[in-house]
Order: sequence, then structure tokens, then C-alpha cells
Amino acid sequence: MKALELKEVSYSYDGKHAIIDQISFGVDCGEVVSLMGLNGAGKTTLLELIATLKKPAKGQCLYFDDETIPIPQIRSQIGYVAQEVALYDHFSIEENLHLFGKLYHLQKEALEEQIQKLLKWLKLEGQGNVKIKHCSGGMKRKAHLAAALLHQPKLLILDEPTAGIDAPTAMQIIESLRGLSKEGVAILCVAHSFEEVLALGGRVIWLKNGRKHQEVNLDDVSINGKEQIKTMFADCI
Ligand SMILES: Nc1ncnc2c1ncn2[C@@H]1O[C@H](COP(=O)(O)OP(=O)(O)OP(=O)(O)O)[C@@H](O)[C@H]1O
Repeated sequence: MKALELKEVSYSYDGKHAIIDQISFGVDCGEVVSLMGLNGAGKTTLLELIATLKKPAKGQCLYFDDETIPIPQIRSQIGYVAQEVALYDHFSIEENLHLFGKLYHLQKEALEEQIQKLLKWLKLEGQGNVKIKHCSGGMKRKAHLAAALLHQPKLLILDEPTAGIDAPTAMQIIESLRGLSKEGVAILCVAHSFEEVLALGGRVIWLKNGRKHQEVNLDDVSINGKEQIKTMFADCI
């Protein structure tokens, strides 16, 4: 099943210049798709369109092969991790997760179970009572990811989930994401570096000036091929 299908989606902030220009692609359940592109290529805008925070000027975003699914229902099946960590500084990681869980209307026991599962899975065990303002960048990113996963979304949309964190922690997050995709979650991720894209596997789509510039399935490419691709797309990284 397709978790997401974009059909010639366009968007403009001023009604004149297309920031997103007729982009089409799909993401299957259990698939990982990375988005790359230079600053200003349109990656964040595209994710906001997919997360239903913006409406396409033209074209259509389809979710779960269902043309009639209403926006609240789409949102209940999407996890969106924006570039900025949006957690309450004065509350602990667990307190934040409880707050978000209530927003998703999760039952108390199920929420507690899900929080403990996510803390363990993201290697945050024993750190749940640390206030966000005392967390390292990596801990904040992981807590943000946990908040987006509380309601067990089928489509996960991530805007540079490893920005500003060290390579081993970034790789831990990527491993966790790969695990999720194996469980059937569709993942669309703006990647921070080509190394991360390679570690994530799946498909990579390069955006350039709001358009889909190139698309490659890394699972079909040899190690030498990956080096060639890296060189080939150096102007987009
Ligand atoms: N609120 C806004 N109003 C007008 N223009 C905007 C707005 N937000 C973004 N833009 C413009 O849209 C274009 C795409 O921005 P966007 O943030 O989507 O790119 P990006 O690829 O995510 O960049 P980065 O890698 O720097 O995060 C840029 O030219 C940017 O200046």
C-alpha cells in the first residue's frame, strides 16, 4: 500500500513564484525515502505540504490510497518531526511525552507503556526525568522523535532529525528509523549528509529549485555506484 502519493504538487508563498514545482513521487508502507537538496531547494516547504500544514496551490497529496480520507484522520496517522525541537523546556522528557500523549487522546496505561517502549528503543532509558533545558542536542532530538511516534503513525515525516548531533548518536537514530521501516512505517526524511542517506538506504530524491531533480534507489546500487552517485550529485549536496 502507498502511504503517500504526490501528484504534480506545486506551492507558492507569493502566488507568483513556484517554490514547489510540479513534484510527483510516492512512498510505500515500509519504505524509506530521503530528500536532499541545497538550502532553499524547498525541502521544508514540501514536508509542510505533506504534513497538511500547507495546502498545495496545484496538484494533490494522497494518503493511504484513499482520496476521501479527511485531514484529521490523515494527521492521526502521520508523525511529523519539524526542524525546530518543539518541546517544553521546563518539563522533563517524560512530562513532555505525557502532554503529547494527551493531545493524541491516548489512554493512560497504553501511553505509559508506549513511553517506556520508546525511551528504551531510543536509548533514553533512565533519562526520562531530565528536563529538556538540561538535555543535550541528541537527547532533545530523540525526545522529539519519541513525541512524534507516541501514536504509532504509519507515515513518519522528518526534517533533518539528526541536525546538530554527533555521528554515533545520528547513526543510532538512523538504526531506529530503519527498524521502524521494517515494521511497515513509511519514512520520508530530509537528510543531513550523504553518509546518512547511505545508512538509511531506500530511495533518495534530490530537489533543485523546487523541482524533483533526480531520484535513485540506493538498494539497487553497488558500493562503487554509491561513490559515483555521490560525485554525480555533488552540486546538490
Ligand atoms: N514563510 C515564507 N515566506 C516566503 N518565502 C519562504 C517562506 N519560507 C520559505 N520561503 C522560501 O521558500 C524557499 C524554500 O525554502 P525551504 O525552507 O522550503 O527550503 P529548504 O530546502 O528546506 O532549505 P534549508 O535546507 O535551508 O532548510 C526559499 O527560497 C525560502 O526563502
